[in-house]
Amino acid sequence: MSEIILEARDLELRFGGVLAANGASLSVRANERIAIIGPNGAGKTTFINLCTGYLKPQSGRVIFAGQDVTGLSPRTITRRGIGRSFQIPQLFTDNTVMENLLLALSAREGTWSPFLRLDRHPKREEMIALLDSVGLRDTAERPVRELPEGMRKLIDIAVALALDPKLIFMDEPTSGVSSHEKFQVMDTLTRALDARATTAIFVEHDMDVVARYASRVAVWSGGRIALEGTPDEILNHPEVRETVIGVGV
Ligand SMILES: Nc1ncnc2c1ncn2[C@@H]1O[C@H](COP(=O)(O)OP(=O)(O)OP(=O)(O)O)[C@@H](O)[C@H]1O
Repeated sequence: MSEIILEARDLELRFGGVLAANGASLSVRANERIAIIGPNGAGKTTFINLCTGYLKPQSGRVIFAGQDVTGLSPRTITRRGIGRSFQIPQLFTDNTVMENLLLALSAREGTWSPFLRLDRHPKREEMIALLDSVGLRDTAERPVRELPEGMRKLIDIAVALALDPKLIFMDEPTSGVSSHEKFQVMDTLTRALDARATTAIFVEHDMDVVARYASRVAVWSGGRIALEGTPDEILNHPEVRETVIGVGV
């Protein structure tokens, strides 16, 4: 069995009267594909924010690759090897796709300056190959604002992959992707993750996507995992079918 790459232990975070993380714990092995599912407000995004440094837990620990990364800044955590994409893509919409990738790289490497010549950046070819691997080669020179929502989500993921993470959190990678394109997008994405041996944890509301692409499913409820298991076990669980998927038993 592969080693544990991420361990979240008993994370707690309260917003006023709301316990958005209420003893949230999860162990992740290298190369797993974990889907996080659960109703709105269950604390799925909060969990991602706690593991990636966007929020600091009031108690609990996050251990990544054997090191305690609890409460470190998002930038430091990114450098340690945890990437993320967002529910709403965080891109510079007036810049081209290539510029977004190169700006992210330069920021990570600490090489950004107002005089940076993105058109002569030494990593352009590498970024073209990355875009190719997620099926977006043709978008390289297009401004992000011209692209549809589904494509922006993929670009946001490509930006995270450009920083070469060992593990990536993806918040709803297929929302905004049309239903007839979602499998194609996920196939491409999975191939890119496999090729880089990137472990992935993704929040997903589409159960067809969960069934097809997750190796394990964690059901979130009230700020913690209520249930976990294989897609088959979870998607056929009577309580999950009723409360999360919304189909009676
Ligand atoms: N910055 C914040 N300030 C106050 N309350 C917050 C904040 N962020 C989240 N919450 C609350 O914490 C709880 C968990 O929110 P979170 O966004 O993590 O849920 P979620 O499972 O990701 O929901 P969704 O599926 O709708 O994205 C909710 O009750 C939410 O209103």
